[in-house]
Parts: sequence; structure tokens; C-alpha cells
Amino acid sequence: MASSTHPPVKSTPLPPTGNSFPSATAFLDLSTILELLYSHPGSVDWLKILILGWLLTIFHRAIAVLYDRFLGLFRIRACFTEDDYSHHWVLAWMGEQSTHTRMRDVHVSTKFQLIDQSRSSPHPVTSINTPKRAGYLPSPSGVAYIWFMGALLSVRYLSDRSGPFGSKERVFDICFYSLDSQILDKFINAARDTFLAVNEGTVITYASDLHSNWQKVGWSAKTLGLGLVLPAGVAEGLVAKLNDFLRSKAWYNERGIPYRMGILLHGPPGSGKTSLIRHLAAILNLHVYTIHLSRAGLDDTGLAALINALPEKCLLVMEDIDAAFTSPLMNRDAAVNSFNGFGSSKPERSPFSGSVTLSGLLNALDGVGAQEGRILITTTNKYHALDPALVRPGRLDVHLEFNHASQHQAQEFFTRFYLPSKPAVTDANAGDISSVLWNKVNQSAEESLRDAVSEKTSLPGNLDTPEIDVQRIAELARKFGTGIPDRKISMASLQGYLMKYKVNPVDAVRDVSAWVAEELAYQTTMANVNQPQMGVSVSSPTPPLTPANATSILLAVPALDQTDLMS
Ligand SMILES: Nc1ncnc2c1ncn2[C@@H]1O[C@H](COP(=O)(O)OP(=O)(O)OP(=O)(O)O)[C@@H](O)[C@H]1O
Repeated sequence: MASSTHPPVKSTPLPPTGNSFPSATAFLDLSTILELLYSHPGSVDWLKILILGWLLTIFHRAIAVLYDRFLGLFRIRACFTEDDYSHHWVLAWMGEQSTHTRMRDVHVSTKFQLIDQSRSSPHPVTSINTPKRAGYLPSPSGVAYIWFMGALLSVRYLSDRSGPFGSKERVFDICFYSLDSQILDKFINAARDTFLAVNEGTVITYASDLHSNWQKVGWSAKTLGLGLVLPAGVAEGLVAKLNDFLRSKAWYNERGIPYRMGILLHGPPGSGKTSLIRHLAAILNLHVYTIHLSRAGLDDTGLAALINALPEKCLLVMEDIDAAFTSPLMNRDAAVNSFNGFGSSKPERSPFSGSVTLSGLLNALDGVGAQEGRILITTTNKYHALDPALVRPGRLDVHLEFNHASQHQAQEFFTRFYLPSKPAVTDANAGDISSVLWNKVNQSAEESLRDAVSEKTSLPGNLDTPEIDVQRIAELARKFGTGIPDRKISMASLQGYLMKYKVNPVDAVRDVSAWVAEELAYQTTMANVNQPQMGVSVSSPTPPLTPANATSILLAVPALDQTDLMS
């Protein structure tokens, strides 16, 4: 019987499958590697260093996270960017701190405004005539450490390259180290209070930057228009109306009337429109926001953004509004005519002008985002070129016409011009004649003089003028007034003339007739130069306002008598 024993089966290893665990070979490889490593003592050291480094990194990260969590218990970080009002508050606050900190790495700035130095410092470093002073800010690479209400502040002043075209935006990056969770609120309130204190007695002017943000561009001491000479009741009437407006928010809201006011000042150059705006800002305690509609780069969107970002109560000023749009007219009819072939095929636009359109302006002024409580003041030298849609009540409610100087204005201007400067009131001179006069500036110059004459007979000189006899000034002023033809010469020209006789009123009166003749001859020459040439067609602007319409608008100022206006 044949043996049934099979030859021994030769075992062959199975081929590795795709989803199997690491094969024995892999372990073998790893163990081989380890064996290899152990067989070389130097490589073991390297391995230990590697593991140690890895552990250290983990440890370092853990510490950083814990440290951050720990700091988070009492650290608050806040950024104040340049496009926000709070930036101005912090700047004012820093201005007050900079002299008390020991910064070593500083950025010197004259952006700081003069606070009433005599109030805070025994040794004022600036005078009232120098409204800027140098202060210190941390340099971009530096940090200032300042104590505030028991908290330590680290302040950085950085240039953030976040603006379009790589433009820089200034940022205050402040860390507050304190257990007081309200410290940020307290700081913001303190910064705002400092800002208000610093700006007390000043009018701040803001203008738009290239990115349609409001930037503080200047400030001036609040001077009531001592030199401003308008027909009786005009400035007072306007102030009364605006004061009433500022108090009437609830009244407007109850009736669903948009709480806004628009004023149009129109008249020839140099008649006092801008001066009246300054006077209103000072009296009403409002800051001025100016928009130049023809500024390069300003378009409808930017304009809307600017108007939407206005604070609640402010003066929004748009000067020379007629020059903002297509040159030379903005009257809609004129623009249509020019498109219809009566003029050039396209409205002309300077390559440097902005691209604000009339409809863009109208939308921005009364769109949903338009700020409540703002007072818009526009000025123009070309009243009849303005589009009726712009000047209608609801947009520009009050129209005030300015004109060249009347004889009465010339007389009054002369009197005020030669009044003495405000004297410093001391115990010694309290109640003397010049301070008496100064306190009466709200009266007319003539009334002030009359009162002064009844009290004393001479005024201390203005600058280098010898002592001036008050009665003599009144007499000279009358003569000067009669020497000026009614409504022919601008107030600005009068001022220019008197500036030549700053300390010599007698000569000013003596030479006035010759100067007037020269001035009128110059005006005639200029009028001839500007006359249209024969054969050149000029489209005459269609007057958008009928006399009746204009009258009713003018009468919107209740306290003003129309006969008082300067027309
Ligand atoms: N009614 C006025 N009373 C006193 N000063 C005046 C008056 N009008 C003009 N002036 C003087 O003339 C100068 C120019 O005045 P202002 O800028 O107010 O004129 P304006 O009407 O705004 O001129 P423009 O239309 O050219 O802007 C100022 O320095 C101001 O002192």
C-alpha cells in the first residue's frame, strides 16, 4: 500500500493587503532603525535634544496661553482710530499728560490745542495769541506708560497702513491694566471731558479728508464778530431763529418734520458771509464742518458718508455752492440747454474738480441717513444760478442777501476799527473807559461811543495811535461814512483801505474821496474786461426764483425786517 503521506507544504508568506495593520516588516524596520540609533551613541543624544525641544515648545505655548488668560483678568485693550471722534478726545487727553510722563522715545506734535494755560500752570508757556503748543506722543516704536485712576496704561501711537492706496491711519492702541472693569468707560469720559475743556472758548473746524472722514483742521478762539457790521437786527434775528431751532427738536419730531435747517447767504464777494458764519459758530457754540463740493475725489457716495457722519448739532458749511457743479451754471435749465446743443455738448468739468452731482447733493441733504439737528449754511455769489430744487424751503429755508457797504455801515465800521484793543482787566484799571467800551460791544459802536463820551472823554490809543478823543472819532466816522457812496464798495475793500491807515484815522478821512474815485474807476475797468465780446453767445441763466417766491422765503426769518436786509 502506497504511503499517503504528503510532502511537507512549504509555507510562503501572504502578500500584504492594502488595509492591513503595519506589517511586521514595518515594525521590524522601526526596530531596526532604533537598533541602528542605539548602536550609535551620538544619534541617541540628538534624539533626546529633539524631544526636549518639542516638550519645551509645548511648555512655552502653554505658559503663553496661561499668561494671556491671566492678563485677561485685568487687562483691557482698546484702539482709537483716526476716523473716529474718540481719537480727538484721546489726543486732547494725551496733550494734557505728555508733560507729566517720562517718555524717552517721542513724537513731537503741535496738534495739541492750548488749554487755558493760566488755569493749570503757574508758568504759562504759551500766550493766548499762540493757540498751538508742542506736546509729546509716543513714537511709532515707543510706548508711554501713564497712570490713570489707579490703572497703568501702556499707550502706543501707531501708523496703521489700512487706508486705500496704502495711506496711513493713526491709531492709539491702549492697554489698561486694572481690576476695575469700568476703567475703559472712565477713561473715555475723562478724555471727552478733557477735549471739551481744551476746546472751551474755541470753534473747531473740521474738513473731509480723501477718504471722506472728518478731520480736525483747525480751531480759532471764539471771537464774537466785534468787527462784523451788518444792518440792525440781521445777525440778532438769525441767532434768535437758530437758537429757537436748536431747542425745538421735540416740536419737529412730534409733527414729523425733518429736524434740519438750511440757510443761504448770497451776495457779492467780501460782504461778510463768511464772517457771519464765524460769528454764528461762536455765539451758538457749534463746531464747523466744511465741505468743498468741488474737492478732487469727492463723489456722491463720499458726500453722503460725510453728511451721515455729522454729529447731532453742528454747522455744516458749503461755501461757493454755485462753483461746485458743472461750470459755470448749476441751474438745471441751463444745464439742460447746454446738453440740447445751446451750449457745449457736455458740461465742462475741470480734471481736478470733484464729481458730486446735484441729485447726489440733494439726496445726501435729505436722505434717510442725513443727520438730525444740523444747520446747513451755504454761500454763493450767483444766487440766480442756483437750481430751484436746491434752494426750496425745506432745504434752504432762510435766504439772506448781502450787499456792498451802506454809508451807515461804513461809519460804524470806521468807529469799530479805531476802538482800542481789549485791555487786560486789573484791579488798577477795572472800570476804566476801555473795559467799559469792551463790555458794550454788543451794542452798536455808535451807542458805545455815546456812552463812553458821557463817562470820560478820551480812550487809550490803539497800537501806536496817540490818545484818541472819542468825540473826534465819532466826528471822523460820520465824515468817513458820507465819503463812501452807498452800496458801491465792499466791506472787504473798506477794511483794506483802513488797514493802510491803521493808526491814523484823520488821514483815512482826508484821503477817502481820492480812494473812492480810484476804486470806482477800477470797478468800471473790470466790468468792461468781463463784458461778453460781440458775436459770442452767452446763455442767460433762467432766474429760478420768482420775486414772490424769494420774498416768502426771506420772510421765513421771523425776527428780521426785510427792510433791514442788506439789499
Ligand atoms: N459786514 C462786514 N462787517 C465787517 N467786516 C466785514 C464785513 N464784510 C466783510 N468784512 C471783512 O472783509 C473780509 C472778507 O469778508 P468775508 O470773507 O466774510 O466775505 P464773504 O462775503 O464771505 O466773501 P466771499 O464771497 O469772497 O467768500 C473779512 O476780513 C471781514 O473782516
